[in-house]
Amino acid sequence: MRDPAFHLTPYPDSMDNIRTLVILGASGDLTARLLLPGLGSLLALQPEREITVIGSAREDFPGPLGPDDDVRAETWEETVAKAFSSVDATGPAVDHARENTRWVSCDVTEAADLEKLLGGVVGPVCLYFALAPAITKRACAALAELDALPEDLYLALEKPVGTDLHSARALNAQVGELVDEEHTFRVDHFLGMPGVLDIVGLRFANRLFEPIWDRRHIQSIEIVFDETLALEGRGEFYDTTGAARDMLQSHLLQVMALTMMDPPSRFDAVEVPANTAHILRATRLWDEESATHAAEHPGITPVVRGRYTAGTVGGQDVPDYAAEKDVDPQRETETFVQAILEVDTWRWNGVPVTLRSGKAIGDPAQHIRVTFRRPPHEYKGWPHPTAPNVLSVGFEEEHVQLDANVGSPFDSRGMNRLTLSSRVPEPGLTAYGSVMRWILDGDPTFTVRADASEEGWRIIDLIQDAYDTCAPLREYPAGSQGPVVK
Ligand SMILES: O=P(O)(O)OC[C@H]1O[C@@H](O)[C@H](O)[C@@H](O)[C@@H]1O
Repeated sequence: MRDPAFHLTPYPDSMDNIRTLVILGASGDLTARLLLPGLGSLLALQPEREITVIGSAREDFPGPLGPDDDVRAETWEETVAKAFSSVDATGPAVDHARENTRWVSCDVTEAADLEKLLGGVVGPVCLYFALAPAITKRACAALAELDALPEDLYLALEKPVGTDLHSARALNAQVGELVDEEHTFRVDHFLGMPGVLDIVGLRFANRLFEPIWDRRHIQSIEIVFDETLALEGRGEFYDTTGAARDMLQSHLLQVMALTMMDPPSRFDAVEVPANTAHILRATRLWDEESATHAAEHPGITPVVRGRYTAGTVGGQDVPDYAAEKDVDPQRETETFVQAILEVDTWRWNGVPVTLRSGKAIGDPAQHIRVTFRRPPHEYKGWPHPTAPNVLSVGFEEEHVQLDANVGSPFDSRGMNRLTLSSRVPEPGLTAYGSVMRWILDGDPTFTVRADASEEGWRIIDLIQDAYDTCAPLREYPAGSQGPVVK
């Protein structure tokens, strides 16, 4: 069981604690739906934290913020209050943040506007870019024009960092001109998901798993995040992105790296990112033509992609993807992708790792599943081969399950299957709450280092190259389990 006091530990008394959080693009959906509730969930657990939040977006922003700055300020204060109460956040830190928040209209692509925004802010300060990659790039260029940057400046970048390897490299170089890597957070909220953090606890706080966490004992790994959600009005973004870039590029590859990394010598922002980057560097597409692979794991199709057609999910009609708003059907954007990868190291060589994510899936699985090899010796006279042990951890549901064999091996019906299963208590922090905690502590241990974000794009390129050669777009009805592959 999780120690319930865990999340109540006071934040470290360090000079790195952020005093001012500036959210750029604060009128958008991400801020109201995820960032502010995440912040609220954190502040409710850390009553001593004092933080000033500045919301900022362009003056001509057409959204709900209203025509003049007074209206914008008022709407912003209401947005903050509503987001905090959506997670029942109360207490002195929540009150302090509400009372001290303010709104500054600013075009982040204009140096003069940024000067106005940042003048007089109290450091350490973090600029959170809740913006599309192209605007983030222009905002970084504008920041570089300023005579001086605030002292103790941190930058937090939402995914996607760039739109391909080339643009990610360019953006990382630009960010590197402004602040050190230790002052950069490439946010991936999947690293804050309770189930993902449970993998860290399971692996490194127990004697049981780590000695068998390698190719000699593990048969395969599956990291799956299917969703019932379809496009949800995000056609413009999604149609030029697709499932591989949206879900595998950072999220599932990062989770894979954390699940498979060598044990770090310290849990800090030097060791953890070094070990996860090591895994990503060694990752390649599964080679189904290798003789050893074909013998041990026959019939693997390394890449499968699909796109949903009209159907029903949870009783709701979902239109054909091609008929969704802001979508160009000729683009062949995939809403489902499955890629089998291999991490080519001594520890992992020959173990197939399945990453999968699909939209409009009827019965969605969301888990990290490790299937162990069978026992090394089959006994004569035992009527059935023993089933493998399986460890499964739910992403958001916080469900940890271990399947084992028990009972009499001589029973003609086969052995009994014992399922050790537990629901881990609610942690109190949302995934974005953990992200906020790391940012406000100035601790980038669980963010994506520049080289890791670039390796992610390299791997996506491998997957997308396979689209053209051996993974035709398959259709699947919304509400099904995705394309059927023979
Ligand atoms: O379940 P969560 O936390 O919303 O995460 C899943 C989402 O993660 C986002 O990063 C993707 O852009 C979405 O397409 C996806 O639905």
